[in-house]
Amino acid sequence: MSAIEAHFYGSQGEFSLDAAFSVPARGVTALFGPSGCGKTTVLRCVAGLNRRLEGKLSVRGQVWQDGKRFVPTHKRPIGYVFQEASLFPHLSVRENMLFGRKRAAPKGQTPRLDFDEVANLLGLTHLLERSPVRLSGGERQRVAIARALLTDPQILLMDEPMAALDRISKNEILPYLERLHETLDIPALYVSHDITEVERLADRMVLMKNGRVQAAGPLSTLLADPALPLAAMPEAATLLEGPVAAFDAHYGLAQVSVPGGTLLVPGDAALVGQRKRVRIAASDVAVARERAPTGSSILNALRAVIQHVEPYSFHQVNLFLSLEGSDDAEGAAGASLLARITRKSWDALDLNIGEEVHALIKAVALTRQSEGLIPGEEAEHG
Ligand SMILES: Nc1ncnc2c1ncn2[C@@H]1O[C@H](COP(=O)(O)OP(=O)(O)OP(=O)(O)O)[C@@H](O)[C@H]1O
Repeated sequence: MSAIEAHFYGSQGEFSLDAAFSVPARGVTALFGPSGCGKTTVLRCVAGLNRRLEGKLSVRGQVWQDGKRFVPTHKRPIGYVFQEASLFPHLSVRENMLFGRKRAAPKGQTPRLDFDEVANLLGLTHLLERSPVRLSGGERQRVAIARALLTDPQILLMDEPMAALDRISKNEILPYLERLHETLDIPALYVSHDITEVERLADRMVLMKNGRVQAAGPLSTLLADPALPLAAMPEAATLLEGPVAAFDAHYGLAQVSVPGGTLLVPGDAALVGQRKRVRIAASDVAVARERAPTGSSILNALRAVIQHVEPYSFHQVNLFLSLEGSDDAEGAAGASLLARITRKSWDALDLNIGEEVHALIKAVALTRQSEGLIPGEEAEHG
């Protein structure tokens, strides 16, 4: 079975862990939750780095740990990326990357990933002969990721790989991580406590609290679940996905078919025919009884039904909306959208649960996803 099935339990000092989850062995699964909830502990257990905790772990049907068996870390086909890259200062970038290669495919077998392809994917081609001492924090972390990938892992384990980076370096590295996700077929477990990072990168989430798993499943479902704390975060957002039907070159806007209608999203011609995921912050969504009023600058209006309303603060409420059917069956199932509006507007609109509304979204609010152009590639996308 192509899944990662895990259950770890036991105590370390004051902390007690009892975390079980099963997620498909593909795409990016975020381990998310507040500081100290046990995310790193779970990741270390998956890597076989914590023998004090008991448990069971199987990856794609292979047992790595159970009551009888414990595959040691060096025999687990994993790539581990830590918060801070530990590169060998006396070796060049190329030699650091090749260091990981030694653990790759047995002699005679071709490793799945090609050195040049990995260097190119992570934008390292021009840095290969440089000493890691002369790299920026973001570049060092890209080398660490490349080194982990070149071990040909069955699973990539990333423990807040951007935690030590400032906001600018984070924005620089995110597009590379997005590109890895799009290009490579290696499942990743990604520890983070930054929800915006998770919203950009992850497909699924394992949400943790006090050493337990509070919920696990598709990210878009968890983000819009009123029973979970995610919608109550200041940066709350939901995700919509659908095929790009057309591109308006004059205005640089891609037309994405999503449940409830069409979104115009800043993009490029190369997106046509591909699926695009759009992150929509709750605070960028307004609701109206009628479609976008004439004389308004709003480009995007999706048909929606109010499912639930929840106070967010004294001044604001969160509306949980379900989006009406779309032709795109895959994206249609249970698509939800979160809108954050003032309590004053909610009262003035006099809306009820079950009523139809139009969710209005400014197209410029949707730029963040496509801001991530990899440096030097602007011209190709132009
Ligand atoms: N070696 C250890 N011995 C005893 N307790 C530990 C040890 N390592 C971690 N802990 C405790 O286990 C708990 C979970 O730690 P963990 O690092 O897994 O949390 P986390 O969710 O990754 O947090 P953060 O986001 O802050 O990194 C914490 O209460 C921590 O203090």
